Amino acid sequence: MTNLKNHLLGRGVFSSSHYRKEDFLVEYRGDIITKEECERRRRLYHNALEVFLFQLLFNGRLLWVDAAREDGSLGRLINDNHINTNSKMKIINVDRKPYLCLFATKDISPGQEITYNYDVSEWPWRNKVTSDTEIQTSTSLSCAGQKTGTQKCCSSKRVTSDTEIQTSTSLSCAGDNTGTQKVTSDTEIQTSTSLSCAGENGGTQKVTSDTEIQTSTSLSCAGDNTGTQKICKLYVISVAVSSLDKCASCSGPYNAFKWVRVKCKIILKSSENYARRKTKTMVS
Ligand SMILES: C[S@@+](CC[C@H](N)C(=O)[O-])C[C@H]1O[C@@H](n2cnc3c(N)ncnc32)[C@H](O)[C@@H]1O
Repeated sequence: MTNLKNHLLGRGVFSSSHYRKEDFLVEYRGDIITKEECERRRRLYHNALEVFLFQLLFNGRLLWVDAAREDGSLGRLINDNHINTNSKMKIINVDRKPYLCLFATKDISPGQEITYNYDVSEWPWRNKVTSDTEIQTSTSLSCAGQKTGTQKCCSSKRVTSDTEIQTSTSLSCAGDNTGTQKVTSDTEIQTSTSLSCAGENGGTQKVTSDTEIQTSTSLSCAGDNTGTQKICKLYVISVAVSSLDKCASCSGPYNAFKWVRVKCKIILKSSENYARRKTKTMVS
């Protein structure tokens, strides 16, 4: 097993089993928010969190999936690769609600890092020289970065088209599990989805809002706190041990965001500041 240690990449998600091309890998899970709410959060967020605001066009409407919260899900930890990627994000329509799901674009072997193209071409790290990249080998299947010791991701999908899954969909994913979720929005989206998830079980989650998005989610998760260790299909390699909240010069809410051994100043100046206002855009 290879543990890629890169001072700039931070954590990354790796496969621990075989995936075939077009297999469902993981959901990019977060709050579905409107433009107004997105702007509000941008003002509140530390710059380093803005990269988690994933923009998508769904039924002619601009929405964002905000995965800034450290919720134990894996989708939010998948790194960008615009040259040689092995997966692709798609918008899956379940009961008129968008889900960002990652599918393999080629066969993936155990130990390979899962990456996809963030799409916007100007991400700062794409111009960076990788001289400080460090490669280490490791034999452990580390699930670091997860709140729970248990992690299980089963892969199954029923896709009727590239961007659509009709009702009665079973998505196996890594992510948290929220019950009722409130977001700022002027529409109501209802979902009845069966998600098999790895990660924490969030119960009810509320965000400042004037409308409600209801998610009736059937949970089949291994994200408990039993400490039971299971082999993960996807797992996280974490080289990020320092946290921004340890940096005296940082301010703002950052959700115990973990970073590599990169000083946040470097991140802010050379990377995240540059990435500000840049969001990944998906069109359904
Ligand atoms: C959605 S997060 C991915 C998970 C992140 N590596 C972590 O540890 O939390 C995106 C952040 O990861 C880093 N990142 C993602 N892809 C990268 C790449 N190809 N090169 C360098 N950094 C990358 C950037 O700092 C970016 O802001």
